Amino acid sequence: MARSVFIDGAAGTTGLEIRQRLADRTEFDLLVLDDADRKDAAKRREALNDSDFAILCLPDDAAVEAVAMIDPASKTRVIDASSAHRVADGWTYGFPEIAGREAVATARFVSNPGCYPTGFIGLVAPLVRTGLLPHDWPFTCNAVSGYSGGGKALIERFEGTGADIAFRTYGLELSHKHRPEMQQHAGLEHGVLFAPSVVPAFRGMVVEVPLHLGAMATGPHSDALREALQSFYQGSPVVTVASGVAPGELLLHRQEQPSDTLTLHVCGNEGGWNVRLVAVLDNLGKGASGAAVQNLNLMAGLDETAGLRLT
Ligand SMILES: NC(=O)C1=CN([C@@H]2O[C@H](COP(=O)(O)OP(=O)(O)OC[C@H]3O[C@@H](n4cnc5c(N)ncnc54)[C@H](OP(=O)(O)O)[C@@H]3O)[C@@H](O)[C@H]2O)C=CC1
Ligand SMILES: CC(=O)N[C@@H](CCC(=O)OP(=O)(O)O)C(=O)O
Repeated sequence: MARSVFIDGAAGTTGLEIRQRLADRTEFDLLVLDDADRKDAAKRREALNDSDFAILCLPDDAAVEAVAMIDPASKTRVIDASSAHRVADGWTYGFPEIAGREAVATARFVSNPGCYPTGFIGLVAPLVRTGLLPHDWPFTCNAVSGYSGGGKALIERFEGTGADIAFRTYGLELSHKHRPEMQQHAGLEHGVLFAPSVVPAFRGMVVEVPLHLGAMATGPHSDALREALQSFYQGSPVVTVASGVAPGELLLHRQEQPSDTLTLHVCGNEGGWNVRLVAVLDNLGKGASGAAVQNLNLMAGLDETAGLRLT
């Protein structure tokens, strides 16, 4: 029998992409509220409690409100795309490759990772776990995102009348909301120095961690990092670790095709002492909607790749 899935926030950027990925899926009955009802608290409460799965594609405060509407005795299992519950007790971090597929499959409350943290944690967590990178290293993360990462409001700033932004760096107060999950789920002692930015491309992102390996007591070579990542993600249908041949360049195009993949590069210098760890992903794919569908598949006991865009 098909399981019911309510998307709360289905008219937003992430919600629309989840709808597209689930549109042809016979395993699920999709429930969305029409425009007149989508912010009606009573209608939302009813849908939230009547569904097998609720996927929250809302701002943080509305996501917290939605969770409070769910009767603890109801059967509803939740996937929250917002940043409200990513380091909260009682929530499983919805990054199956890192948190474990079984943990996600059996959880009632799953919090989707942020888009930037997906790149950062995907690169760093396995290397800290193996001890190749020290957990108490002062990590830096530089990142560039497409503007859909900021939802409808940022899309309007980049596409609306008179839009002329060529580059936007932000997070200059050094307290971006992604820092807690980056630190916790990568297993780090210290907060990450995080420098995010946005370019006039709709979707896609490049997340980079530069490292002076030669300055570390562990002294790993860049090849060792690549081999460790290749071994960690071996067999993953979603995450690919590129070979040691450095790409001449990595590009973001203004209009990329949607993708639910995560590609990791380890680019080292001649001696292997300097390295740029680079993650390439779609903020709306593995960074949001693709991750939500992957988690939904696991929670429903299905093939984790069903409905994903992996080409
Ligand atoms: N965009 C991305 O790349 C990523 C987004 N996320 C997270 O996913 C969540 C959704 O983001 P995104 O889709 O980009 O944001 P959008 O602003 O594009 O969409 C949010 C949607 O939520 C609706 N909404 C707001 N308040 C309520 C409410 N009280 N009840 C019902 N609906 C409400 C909005 O309505 P209205 O249309 O009227 O404004 C809008 O349709 C956010 O928490 C975001 O941080 C996570 C990873 C990546
Ligand atoms: C470009 C841009 O604005 N990006 C968003 C993050 C997008 C994302 O991962 O969403 P969450 O807010 O749910 O974490 C930002 O920096 O706030």
